Amino acid sequence: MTAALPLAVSLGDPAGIGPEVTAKCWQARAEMRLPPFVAVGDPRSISQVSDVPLVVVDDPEEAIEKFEQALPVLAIDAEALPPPGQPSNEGARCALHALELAVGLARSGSAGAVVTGPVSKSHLYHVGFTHPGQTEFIAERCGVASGNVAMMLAGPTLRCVPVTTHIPLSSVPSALSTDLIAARGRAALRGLIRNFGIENPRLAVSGLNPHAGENGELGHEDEEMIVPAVETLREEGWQVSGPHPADTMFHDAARQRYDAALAMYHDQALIPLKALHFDEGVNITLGLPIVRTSPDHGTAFDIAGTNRARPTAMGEAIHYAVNAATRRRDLAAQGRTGMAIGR
Ligand SMILES: NC(=O)C1=CN([C@@H]2O[C@H](COP(=O)(O)OP(=O)(O)OC[C@H]3O[C@@H](n4cnc5c(N)ncnc54)[C@H](O)[C@@H]3O)[C@@H](O)[C@H]2O)C=CC1
Ligand SMILES: NCC(=O)COP(=O)(O)O
Repeated sequence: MTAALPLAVSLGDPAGIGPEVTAKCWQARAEMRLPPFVAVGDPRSISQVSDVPLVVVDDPEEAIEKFEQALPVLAIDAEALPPPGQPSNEGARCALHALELAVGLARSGSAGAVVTGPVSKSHLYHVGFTHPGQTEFIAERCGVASGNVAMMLAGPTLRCVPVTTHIPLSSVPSALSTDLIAARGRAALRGLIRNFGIENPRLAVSGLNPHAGENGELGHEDEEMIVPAVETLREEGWQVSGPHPADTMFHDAARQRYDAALAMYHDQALIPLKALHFDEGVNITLGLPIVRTSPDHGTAFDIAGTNRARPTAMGEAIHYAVNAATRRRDLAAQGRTGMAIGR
């Protein structure tokens, strides 16, 4: 990213809280120390929940000069704008168009990074979205196999990566494999170097079953799949521990022993993160050629339009995105990728 590039912030579902938290971030841009960004979505979805001044722009570059006066928007008009809190298929299509455009801007170098607002997965599925989530969609658009990216949820005292993401719990054991666990672990470790500047990252890997299988008495996946994945990563030279019983790896003292936790499924990773850091949690897609972040929360349809949405996680997502993009730019200027040789 060059310093002059704005970030692209897709508004997410127009009936959710994405428009409100984006507008609140713009309003608090000085105190939150936010860099220039351009909102991508239906400007009416902002106007129906906020009175911030808007300026429709045709190109992200215009956002830089106009950002101080008004919130710049690259406009995508929903066929029928849903009211706050009332999701619809039209709203989901608008969210998808905004996501597509924002990702395209980052891929083409017109935006420094993409920050995605929350979408409703079920509504996206209803309009033909075939990816489990935005993570896998963006990976595909960037030409990266979904197994080689990782969804990291990061807060001030915890970073977590689930190996499986948005699939039914009953499908988790069959979706896991030694190769997938090792691939996600690698993506997490590389991301810790590249995006966080941690030179020798430590990864703690969870078990799947209670007590990490209790020596095979409570399930076999821990010994048969997770232990070999940990060994593979260690043989590659990474600092990896586990499998750890998931219930004892997130308390204060345990969290001092690693830089990121690799969990086997969505809730195993996201429950501790959101319990500790709901208001500042950031979702980061590791392994992409572009920087993509998102607030950790969802569409919050229950409070949309009531002015109760807290913008802090969106603010953190914007901060994280600009910091990661700047770090990548600096590494590139030094002819480095941020990845250790051979890894
Ligand atoms: N990055 C994304 O696109 C994400 C999308 N989702 C989607 O969001 C939808 C709703 O998911 P839920 O599980 O209900 O989670 P949610 O995060 O939308 O809401 C959970 C609770 O937290 C509150 N909340 C969330 N964000 C808040 C904020 N910034 N300020 C104040 N209160 C806030 C809500 O009002 C609700 O009571 C689902 O359809 C899911 O697919 C969920 C997580 C991330
Ligand atoms: N629970 C996290 C989440 O839903 C974010 O998923 P994604 O849409 O960013 O892949």
